[in-house]
Amino acid sequence: MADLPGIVVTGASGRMGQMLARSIAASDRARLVACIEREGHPWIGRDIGECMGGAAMGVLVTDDPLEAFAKAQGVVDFTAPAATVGFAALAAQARLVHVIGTTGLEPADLEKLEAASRHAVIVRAGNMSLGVNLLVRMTQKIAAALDEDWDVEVVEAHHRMKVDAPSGTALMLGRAAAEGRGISLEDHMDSGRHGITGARKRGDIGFSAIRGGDVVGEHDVIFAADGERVVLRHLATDRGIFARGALRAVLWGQGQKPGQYDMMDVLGL
Ligand SMILES: NC(=O)c1ccc[n+]([C@@H]2O[C@H](COP(=O)([O-])OP(=O)(O)OC[C@H]3O[C@@H](n4cnc5c(N)ncnc54)[C@H](O)[C@@H]3O)[C@@H](O)[C@H]2O)c1
Ligand SMILES: O=C(O)C1=N[C@H](C(=O)O)CCC1
Repeated sequence: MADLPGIVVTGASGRMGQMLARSIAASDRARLVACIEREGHPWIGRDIGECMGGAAMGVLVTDDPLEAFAKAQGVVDFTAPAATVGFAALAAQARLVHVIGTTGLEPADLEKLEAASRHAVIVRAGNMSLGVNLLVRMTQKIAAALDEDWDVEVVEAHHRMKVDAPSGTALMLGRAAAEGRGISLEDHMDSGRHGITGARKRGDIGFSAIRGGDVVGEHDVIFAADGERVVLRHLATDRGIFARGALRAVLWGQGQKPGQYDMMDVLGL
């Protein structure tokens, strides 16, 4: 048991944090060694299992990443951009594998992750599920086969508490379509239409976001031409799919060379 990689979960009280803590504690391939929450959080100092309303797991929630990282080989981080950038610097110092599920990262955040990845392994993906990563590959292939007579639209739906848009997954899918077409997403992205927008610009990749209720995550990639449409769809109904991918990623990262990786690397897609 002590030989299994020790894993820290950040943002442990969150929707994903709780799912991750349960999944890692139940795994026979990893050990849950610490849980982190932000300073002042009511769960600090308490057992994570009891905080989640179950039996004690013998793992305390702390607000001290240095103390937590000292006993670990990996950290799984689904929090918020500012928190993730801070954890990346500390994980790199401790040479931990840092699996990042956090979305909404800005270019300045990505530069800091790049710096951290010179010293340690980072695996980052806007969606860690097998199904979405397959959809990314399919989107890339279909976009490569179709010309600009086919308009590409990415439509996503998430729960009412989601703070970023377009979703990390939608951006992965849009980027895959752009790569398939050999264009840059940044130059062809059309997001958040409103008012007199004018006709759709040929070659643009459109994004629409729905927010409501408890939707775990739904994504459509629509290829629309005159007289026909191809629609690729992924429906997430259980956050366990993201936790499974994250656990696979943190195990895969053990022993890899420092650098930035994604779920395509982990899944071999
Ligand atoms: N990549 C994927 O597969 C995937 C899947 C689901 C969610 N996500 C992303 O994961 C992130 C979290 O999603 P969620 O629904 O769990 O959100 P959430 O708001 O339920 O949880 C986030 C948690 O992070 C904690 N946190 C924030 N700052 C912190 C800090 N400085 N130190 C410690 N903890 C801190 C918060 O207190 C909260 O408990 C979002 O960016 C979301 O888009 C990614
Ligand atoms: O619940 C969320 O937030 C999700 N975020 C990821 C995204 O932004 O795509 C993955 C799906 C769930």
